Amino acid sequence: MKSPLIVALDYADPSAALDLAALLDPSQCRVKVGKELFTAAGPRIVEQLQDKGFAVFLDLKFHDIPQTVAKACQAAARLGVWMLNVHASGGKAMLEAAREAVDAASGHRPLLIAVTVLTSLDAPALLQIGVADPVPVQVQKLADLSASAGLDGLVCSAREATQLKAAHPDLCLVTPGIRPPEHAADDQKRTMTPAAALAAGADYLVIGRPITAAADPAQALAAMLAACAVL
Ligand SMILES: O=c1ccn([C@@H]2O[C@H](COP(=O)(O)O)[C@@H](O)[C@H]2O)c(=O)[nH]1
Repeated sequence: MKSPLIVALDYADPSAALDLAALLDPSQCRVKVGKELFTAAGPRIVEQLQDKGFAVFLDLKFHDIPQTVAKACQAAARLGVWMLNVHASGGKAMLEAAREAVDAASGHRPLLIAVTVLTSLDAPALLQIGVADPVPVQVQKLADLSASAGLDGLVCSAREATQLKAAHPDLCLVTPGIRPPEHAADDQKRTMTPAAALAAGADYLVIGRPITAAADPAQALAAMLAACAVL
């Protein structure tokens, strides 16, 4: 599939997620199941979306001791998802344990990516949690750590895409915080438009509210694809 779009199905009600998915074409986007939907609906929603032909990014951002994360990654890999993720700030041993667990999973091998710095965080917010480095520096440190543990890609803001592509050209860059020019930032701090994100080096754009909260989600997706000029 050429499309770089991943639609975030952030719903507490599985039927709402399936209703939105019914408006989407699996050949034009992938879908993301995050903490809200997975906690409400469990693995069944992943199966239902896959049965409809969607590649699923399971965005549970595991962050725990290595053994626990490894077992969680193994369970996620068994669901047959296209991609899953962990927090890079869990440390190198945790990242390596996740890598080994996914590699050891039988059959399908999902992409394993690591979250660097959440797109909802800016420099003052980082300082509140004890990180004095500028955002791009902290993102780079966590990206380097993830690369050294053999991960397949990174979650970052598109604002860091150019620097990360230059440093790690083989890693895929998955960028939330995507906003069309006319759309509010909401709780996102490091945003970029779809076209600018791709131009900066992002491989995949994660888009939630600009599509799910649109009056016409299918039309909003079509507008995003047109903005990306991928069809
Ligand atoms: O750094 C991150 C990591 C994950 N997300 C997730 O992406 C979507 C974004 O939704 P919008 O409605 O487009 O803001 C959401 O599911 C987050 O959990 C992120 O935003 N930033």
